[in-house]
Order: sequence, then structure tokens, then C-alpha cells
Amino acid sequence: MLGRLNHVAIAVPDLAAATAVYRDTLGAKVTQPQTLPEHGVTVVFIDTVNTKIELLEPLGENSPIAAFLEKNPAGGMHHICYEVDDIIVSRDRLKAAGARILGDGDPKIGAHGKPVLFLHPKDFLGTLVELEQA
Ligand SMILES: CC[C@@H](C(=O)O)C(=O)SCCNC(=O)CCNC(=O)[C@H](O)C(C)(C)COP(=O)(O)OP(=O)(O)OC[C@H]1O[C@@H](n2cnc3c(N)ncnc32)[C@H](O)[C@@H]1OP(=O)(O)O
Ligand SMILES: [Co+2]
Repeated sequence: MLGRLNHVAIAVPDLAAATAVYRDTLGAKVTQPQTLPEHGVTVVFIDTVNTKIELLEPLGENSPIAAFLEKNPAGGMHHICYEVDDIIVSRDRLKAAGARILGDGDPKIGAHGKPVLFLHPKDFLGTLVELEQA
């Protein structure tokens, strides 16, 4: 079922400062910030040739990354995103296997304009997993 690793996401308290670390210290090309109110985050991406890094900053009062940053105030690795060929088939198969799909269970449009959904970290070795339609 799993395809390519699309991105590894890092939650950060200050996106401008995090961008500076990747751009100025690590010499990476960082995209312009993208605000995603439906996801409660502002994001930038860094292309690392074989995959991407997504830096996430909370947006709005109900950001899903707020509690994570309270526990990890300096930031930290937040989720990994795998591509799947058919997100509905994958969702239904995972549900049948007992995995918890977060939110209302229906995919939302993610940062790349494609459907995404999230799987509970407690069902996947303590790692929050995002699936993105390939
Ligand atoms: C930009 C759009 C999109 C893209 O296209 O790439 C994105 O990436 S959006 C990214 C942000 N969106 C999401 O993360 C949506 C899904 N996430 C959630 O629904 C919540 O964050 C969560 C996973 C349900 C956690 O919410 P929280 O309020 O922190 O709940 P709890 O405190 O009850 O946590 C339960 C339990 O899970 C542990 N936890 C929480 N977050 C993570 C994490 N990122 N990685 C690993 N473990 C995590 C948390 O510590 C709790 O554990 P215990 O303390 O042991 O109970
Ligand atoms: Co993501």
C-alpha cells in the first residue's frame, strides 16, 4: 500500500527563525510560506532531492500542533507523510484493520493540492502518519 516518502514534518514555534536555519545554516532552498487555515498551520517546504521537509507553525486558536509545541517548546519531528495510490482504498483497509483515522475520516486537500488524511500516532509506533494521494 505504501508508496514514496513524500515528506517529514517538523513543528516549529517560529517559522521565520526555522526558515533561516535551513536556508542560511544548512544552505537549503525554502519555499514561500503557505497559510492553510483549514489545517491550522502555516508551512514551508524544503526539497532534499529524494524527499521533502515540511516546517509547520501553528495558525489560529485551534491548531492541531499547539499541544505538541506545548510539550516540545523548541519544536520537533511531528509526522511522516507517505504517498498512496488510492487514499480511499487505503483508508478503508486501515479502518478495517482497526487503525484510527483522525478528524471526520474524510480526506482534506493538503499543501500539495491533493487529498490527505492522518492516522493516530498510538496505532503506528508513536508516529503520526499522514497519507497523501499520489
Ligand atoms: C499542511 C497540510 C498538511 C500537509 O499537506 O502536509 C499537514 O501536514 S497539516 C499538519 C497538522 N495537522 C495534523 O497534525 C492533523 C492531525 N493531527 C491531530 O489530529 C492531532 O495533532 C493529534 C495527533 C490527534 C494529537 O492531538 P493532541 O491535541 O496533541 O492530542 P493529545 O494530546 O490527546 O495526544 C494524544 C497522544 O498522542 C501523542 N501525540 C500527539 N501528537 C503526536 C505526534 N505528532 N507524534 C507522536 N505522538 C503524538 C500525545 O503525546 C499523546 O500521548 P500521551 O501523552 O502518551 O497520551
Ligand atoms: Co504534512
